[in-house]
Amino acid sequence: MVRVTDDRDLELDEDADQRGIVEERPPRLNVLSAIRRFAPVMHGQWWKLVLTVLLYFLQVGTSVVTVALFAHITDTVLVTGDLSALWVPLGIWVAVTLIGSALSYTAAILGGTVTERILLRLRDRLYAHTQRLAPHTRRRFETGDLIARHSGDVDEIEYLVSSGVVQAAVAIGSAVIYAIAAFVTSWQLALVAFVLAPLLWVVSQRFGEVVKRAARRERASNGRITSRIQEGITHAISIQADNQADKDRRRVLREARIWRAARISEIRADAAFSETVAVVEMLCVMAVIVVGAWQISEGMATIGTLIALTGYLGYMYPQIQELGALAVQVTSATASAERVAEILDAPVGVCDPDDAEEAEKVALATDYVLRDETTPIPARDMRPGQSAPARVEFDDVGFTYPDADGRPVLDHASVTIEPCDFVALLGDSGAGKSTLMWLLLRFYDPTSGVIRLDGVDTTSIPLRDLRDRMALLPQRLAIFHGSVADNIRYGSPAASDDEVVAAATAADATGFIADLPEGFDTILRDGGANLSGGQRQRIGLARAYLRSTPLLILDEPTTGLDASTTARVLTPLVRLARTRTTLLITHDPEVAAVADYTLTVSHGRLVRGASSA
Ligand SMILES: Nc1ncnc2c1ncn2[C@@H]1O[C@H](COP(=O)(O)OP(=O)(O)OP(=O)(O)O)[C@@H](O)[C@H]1O
Repeated sequence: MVRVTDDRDLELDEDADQRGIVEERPPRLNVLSAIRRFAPVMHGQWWKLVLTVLLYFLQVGTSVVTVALFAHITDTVLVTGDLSALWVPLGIWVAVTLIGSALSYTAAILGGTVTERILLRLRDRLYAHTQRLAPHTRRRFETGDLIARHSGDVDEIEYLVSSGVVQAAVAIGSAVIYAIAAFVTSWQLALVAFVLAPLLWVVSQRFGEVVKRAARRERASNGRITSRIQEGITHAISIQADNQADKDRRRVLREARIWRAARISEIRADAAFSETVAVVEMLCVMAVIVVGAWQISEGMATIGTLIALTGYLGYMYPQIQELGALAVQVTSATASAERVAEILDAPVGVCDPDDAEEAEKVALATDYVLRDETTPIPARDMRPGQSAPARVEFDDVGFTYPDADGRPVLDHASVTIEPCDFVALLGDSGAGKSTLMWLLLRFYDPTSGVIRLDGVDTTSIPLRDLRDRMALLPQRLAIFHGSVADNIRYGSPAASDDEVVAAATAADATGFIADLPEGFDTILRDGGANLSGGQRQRIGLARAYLRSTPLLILDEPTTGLDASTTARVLTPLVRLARTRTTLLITHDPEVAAVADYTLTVSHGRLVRGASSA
């Protein structure tokens, strides 16, 4: 029997993935440059972080007092047996402990709130930036990997920009305070304790590098696992139909193994680090006890002094240990920072001019078009408040994709589409039809020439205004989690229920909506998986009808539909096209026949065809 799953394919995939790993080179950052890189999201929060650190310092001060009180009680009460000397220091002890708890509680709340605020900002900025990435830049990242960067990696950055900074400052400050207290108590014993302390720092540096390398591998692998799973879940049916379930599973498993290996390196480094620290710490305490015992026997120190000193060391070592662990954690968080920074550094697509005044001027300049009185549409066909159909001009337009090899997709393309024209856009596969659509929607600007909407260069129209005047019905309509009504009013959130029903009627969608369990209130889940292609497109038409934009762009709206479903989509579509300028991308001559005339994209030019009868 021939085995269908073939390992050669898997090897090819592995090669491709290995290439992916090599290509995936986020900017390398060290801890300081990573903190600097993310400093803008901490704007206005620094003073709160400083206040948090100060509150923790005060709390450390209270524990110094409690240790000193215990030493005092040891020498004045425990050694002498004089109970009367106990009550005053005991009372102070209780009060100081309560103050310390209150300080620590306030610092934790303040620090936590600041951290969450910073993370919220970072999430928001990252998402906004991701959504604005230029389409070709966006394709550099796999969807699952992007999701992983938005979730796990952002969480990790918390260590860098907030909690890590606070904890490090607190650990350093506390260690210094306890060290001073130890020196004041007995400088000779303190010196003994500190001889070995620098070792801790060296150890943490050494392990930090190991952990950072493992964390980089772990984060990248986590992104790839998410991508593989997302791909697998999305295409589960094809995978099973093509008998590729084993291969698919192994692809995920292979990534999971890489992830596991990276995690085990991290766990090993972590465990080795804390054990090494524990040993160094114990050596320090032993040295203090030996020298302290000798000093007591020589009458050079009291038992209280030794107790106070071990108390301070008992507080100080965990701080140094914390500092080391934090160095490791923060170092590993920089691996996440690198991945998030890679997105933030990626160029966004077309943006509005920063100059608000300029935008205002442009907005005013384009205003007149909306009141164009030359509209050829009978008033009865217009929806109340509907804008006049648009005039679209391509004037000697040339365009080359930024990541292409210099070959232009459009070259000296010129055409004028008059208001209310219904145009079918034809052309071979790869001719540039979708590119034309991206240019109109300004996901890119032309490399040369001008595109005008109602006589105004689209590059000078604020993006929001421009896209407000166009509706796009893509090949596969984006259905969002929500009711049918919510989905119809997606582009026009203020539309009333009556308007939604009217739009559905115009799109010939009321029939199947009435058959849904809760009609317009039926919740569409999972991208509307339970809708047929035709139903989905009619929801799209209803959405477009409601938006009443001067320009309607339809990207192969009947792809994959049978003849009768195509007819059910085309009828409302033609009705919709009567009231606005419409550009219909299609490969199907029968669909193209419903348009007024055709435009063919050929060798970068636009060639106008004959009008339909
Ligand atoms: N982001 C991109 N970077 C580089 N080249 C691209 C990019 N997107 C599209 N292209 C290329 O531009 C050309 C035009 O693509 P476009 O998608 O506009 O064609 P199309 O006419 O819509 O094709 P189809 O009918 O198959 O959808 C093709 O050669 C395509 O490979």
